This record gives sequence, structure tokens and C-alpha cells, in this order.
Amino acid sequence: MTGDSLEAAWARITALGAAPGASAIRPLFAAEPDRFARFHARGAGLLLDISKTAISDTVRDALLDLARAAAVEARRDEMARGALVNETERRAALHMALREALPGAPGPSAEAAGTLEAMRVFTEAVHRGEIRGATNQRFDTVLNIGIGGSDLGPVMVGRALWRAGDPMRPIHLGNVDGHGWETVLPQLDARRTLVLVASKTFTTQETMANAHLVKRWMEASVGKLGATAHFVALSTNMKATAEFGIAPERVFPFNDWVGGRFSLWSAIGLSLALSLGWERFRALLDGAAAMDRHFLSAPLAENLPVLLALTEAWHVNGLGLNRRAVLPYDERLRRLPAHLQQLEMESLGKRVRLDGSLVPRATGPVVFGEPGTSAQHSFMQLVHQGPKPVPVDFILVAKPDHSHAENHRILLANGLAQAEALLMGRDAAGVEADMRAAGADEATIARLLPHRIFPGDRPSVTIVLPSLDPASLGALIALYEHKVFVLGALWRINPFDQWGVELGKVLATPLVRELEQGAPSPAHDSSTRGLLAEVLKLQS
Ligand SMILES: O=P(O)(O)OC[C@H]1O[C@H](O)[C@H](O)[C@@H](O)[C@@H]1O
Repeated sequence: MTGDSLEAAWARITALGAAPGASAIRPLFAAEPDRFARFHARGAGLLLDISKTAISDTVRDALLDLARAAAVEARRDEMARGALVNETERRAALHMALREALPGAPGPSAEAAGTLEAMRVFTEAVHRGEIRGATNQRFDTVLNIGIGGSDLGPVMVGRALWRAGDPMRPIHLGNVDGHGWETVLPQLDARRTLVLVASKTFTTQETMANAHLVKRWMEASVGKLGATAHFVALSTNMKATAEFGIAPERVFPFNDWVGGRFSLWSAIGLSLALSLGWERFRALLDGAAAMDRHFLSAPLAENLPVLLALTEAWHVNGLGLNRRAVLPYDERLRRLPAHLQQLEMESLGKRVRLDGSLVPRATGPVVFGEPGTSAQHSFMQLVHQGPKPVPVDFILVAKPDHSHAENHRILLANGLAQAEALLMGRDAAGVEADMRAAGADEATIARLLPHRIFPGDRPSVTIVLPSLDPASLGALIALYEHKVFVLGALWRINPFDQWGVELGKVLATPLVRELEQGAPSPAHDSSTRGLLAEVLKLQS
């Protein structure tokens, strides 16, 4: 691959996107009766349909050329071998080794297996009541303290899979806002609560503040000595966990080749193992491993993560659509959009390439979302009729885990209908006919017609899961992880660093002191000084 061939491939995408009619989708369906058959693919039990996009055969060929020019397969294989693909931090990205041994990375795979085994032994000992709290009571609640990647993944999976009757109740404390703790506190019985302090660095300000808060509460509840029996750390920083007072045998380590937003499969997933049970946590990993195998072996044209990434590249760079909505039609996936926001926007929100040059095109889109059908009654108006299309990911789950068949039919029907409405729209003739049939008079038709037209040709992809079981969810998350990696390769950016979160953290430190001392520093800009003064005045 040369930079020139990659730029030439990008130029082709830009040109195709700028061609007249490039964003039209309906004509493709009209011309190709077998469009669905040719524009969907399957992997790891999931189906991905990209037919409701303006990707024609020509565009697909150009996108596949782009993937080849970006050496996506070679980059992928480098990642699986443990190469330092996180170049700015000189780290590997081996989250795949957490789910299944990677032949090219035997050391990390063995290390991951060792931690997993320790997690299994601990989980089962807690469940059997062999590991108990200071007052000799069994643990029935696991409180995970963490933020960002040490929170969002476990929260999302926990909300998706936890059922009443599962081994332990999961509770999560993420935000440093004391109101979060105040909400959680009434749900906790200290004697039965096992606290996991989940932090890759063990230096994150919010997590450490919450960990100290909870430690004081636990000490007040079960005594200073007894409290240690209630704490576990999930971290790469053994020195800091020891300083916090957690015994080494209560630390579940992981390595710096696990990125924060790719870490739910590592020790960071311990709250999931404890709350769901080991078998279901293992099934989650197995589902992800199935997607890994698909990603590592399927040809580009049938490779789900590659197709999902190329579709996004087409939308962002071909058609200039730099926002995307994620609509899981399953209430249990309500935190999936939040997880994807971190996974995608922290990974792909970059403007500088690996070689230090500016990316000469748009990169990661803004991602937002809510479960359907609720989303239909909030932001979908803009998606249907706003001036600029917003590509949508619809996620459908075929079989529910409840017996309310009619509810599920309504749910699925709405998901399918939204995608169809975005595609087909409703033109003036159709709206007029509808209004006339409903008895509207000519003046009303003339007045309302423009408001009631749906432009159509609005793109979406649909992912279908057979059911929301651990394996399908694992595969779904891994699909998005690999999609992010492919986009990183196409844009030549590093999806594994996050320098952009640093500055705000640095600036917060002196501001904490100024708030404490009631003395704003004159060094701030006038807005920050004014706001600080206002808050201090209101607090006094
Ligand atoms: O796990 P930790 O080290 O506490 O980090 C928690 C989170 O904070 C950081 O600021 C990053 O934005 C995230 O990528 C990370 O997941």
C-alpha cells in the first residue's frame, strides 16, 4: 500500500459521493429485485443488512478498493499478532486475546487466560459463600466503582443480560456527583456488598474520590479492619491498589494492551461474572470470539465489521453525513448507545493521522441513540424530515425473553417500519392522495402538503440478533469494536489513544482548590472567573 493509492481510493469515494443522484436509494431497489440478497451478510450468528443505503455495485467496489488500499487485512493481522498498533502510546491492542487465545500472541493469551481463571475461581467461591464479608454474611450485591471504559461496558452488558434470580445484584457508581452515591446508598447493605474498584490507571479522579467515599462508609459500617474483606481492585496499577489498601490477592490485573473502552472482557468484567454467573460471562466472551474469528477470516466483501465500517466511510466521506443514530429495538440495550458513544467517539474523534499530519477529511461521526420505539417519539422527527439525512443503525432482536408476543410484534414492526419509512418516504402525490381520501379540502391540502412530505432515500443499516443471549451480545459488541478498528485503518488514525480527554482533567485540579478556598485565580479567562465567582457567591 502506498499513501498515493489510498488517496486515489479516497478520491474515488469523494467523486462517487459528489455525482448527481449519489444519495438515492429507491432507484437501486427498483432496479435490483435481489438487492437484499446481495447486500446482506452473516457472521457469528448475526445478520447485517446494508441494502437500505445508497451503496450501488460501483460504490461497493470502490469501498472494497479503499479497504484494500488501506491494507485493512494486514493491519488487522498486525493487531492480532500483538504489534504496537496503538502507535502513540507504543502499545498493542489485544482485546481479542481476552476472549480466545491468539496464535500470534501466545504470551498475552496465556496472561489473559490466567486472569480469567482467577476471576472464575473467585466468582465461584463468592457464589458458594466461601468468600464472605466481615460479618460472615454472604455477598449478594456487587458495587462496581468506575467510569468511562471501566463503567460503560459493564453497565451496558449488565442491563442487557441481568435477570432477577441471577447470582448477585449489580450496582454501578460512575459519576463523581454525590447525588449518584445518594441514589445508590439506600439499595446497599454494607454487610452483603462486595465493592470492586475498577480503574485501569487507578488514578482517575472521579473513581478514586468515589472509592474513598465508599471505603469510609464501609469502614463505618463493618469496621476498619473488616472493610478490607469487602474490597477488590481491577487495575493495571498494582502500586496504587496497594496504597489504597487492597491486598495483592484481591487485585485482578490486566495489561496495558487492553484499551479502556475494549476492557469489559478483562478483569473489568468481574462485576458481570459475579452478577450473571461464570457460564454466562464465558458465553459473552465466546460470542465475541466468534465475531473475532469471522473478522479474521471472512473475505472483505462478506466481513461484517468491514462492511459496517465501509458503510460509515461512505456516509461520512462520500455523502458528508457526520452524525449517526443507534436504535436498539430492545429496552435491555438501552445503554448500548452510551457504550458506543465512548467506543466510537473516543476512538475515532481524531483529526491527526498516525504520521502527525491532519486528516484531509471528516472522521468519526457524532453518535447518539435511544431504544426504539421510545426514540420514535423524540428525535426521529429530525431523522425523517430534517434537512440532512442521519444514517441509522437499527438493531432488532428476533426472539424476546418474555411471553408478551403482541408487544414484541409491535416492537419489531415499528423497527422495520421506521427503516422502510426512511427509505421510501412519502412524496407529494402520495400525501395528497392520503389527504383527499381522508376528506381534506383543497385549501388544507395546499397548506399542509409541504409539511407532510417525507423525502425518503434516507439510509439505515439493520443488524438482526436471534435473541439477546450472552453470545449474541458478545458478537454484537465485538462487531462494533472491529468496525472502529477498520475505520481507524481507513482514516490512518489511532483508534486506541484518547489524548483529547487530558486537558480538562489537568485544568480541573487547580479549580477544585479554588472552589475549596473560595478564591478564583486571576489567571482564568473572564468567563471561567465569572462563573466561578457566581457559584461561590451562590454557595455562600
Ligand atoms: O479505567 P480508568 O483508568 O479509571 O479510566 C477511565 C476512563 O477515563 C479516561 O479519561 C478515558 O477517557 C477513558 O478511556 C477511560 O476508560
